Amino acid sequence: MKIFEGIFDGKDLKIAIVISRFNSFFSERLLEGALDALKRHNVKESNIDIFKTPGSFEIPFITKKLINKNYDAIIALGVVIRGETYHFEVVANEVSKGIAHLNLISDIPITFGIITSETLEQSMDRSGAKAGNKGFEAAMAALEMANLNKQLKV
Ligand SMILES: Nc1c(NC[C@H](O)[C@H](O)[C@H](O)CO)[nH]c(=O)[nH]c1=O
Ligand SMILES: CC(=O)[C@@H](O)COP(=O)(O)O
Repeated sequence: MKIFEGIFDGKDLKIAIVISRFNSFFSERLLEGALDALKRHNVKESNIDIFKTPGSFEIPFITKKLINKNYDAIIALGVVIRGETYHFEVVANEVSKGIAHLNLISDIPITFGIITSETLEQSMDRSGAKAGNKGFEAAMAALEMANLNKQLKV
């Protein structure tokens, strides 16, 4: 029996982060979490590129442009918070669908660090206050998936 698993060493990895400025009070916390995870696992600062979009809706477009640019993984970060209208569903669903679709056609993994929350408090909790940091989690998943993906390439 052989088990394939990705390790969490980022020494030789090149990583792109695509992050939305909307709700930046929270999304910047996700970025801090992601950078913390990457740096703690030996990703060189010079091997991290950060791309900022206006909102989460625009994340798939920029991500699409990056999938053939020599990155080992892409991390998508954003914060969608329910307002008064159906807009929340549209933005949350489209960014999720967009990233899921790109994952299936891409040769590198794209991880999902998008908070989709009902309230400000839920976003606060998930960007480092109480219930972890989705940016940190998405960065850890990117390290694991990038290394697992490399095993499949040999
Ligand atoms: N309401 C949120 C948005 N809305 C903006 C859209 O993502 C988009 O930028 C706009 O419709 C222009 O195309 N974005 C978030 O990331 N989070 C939200 O809660
Ligand atoms: C998810 C969003 O776009 C949100 O800010 C929209 O708020 P609203 O539905 O009140 O326009």
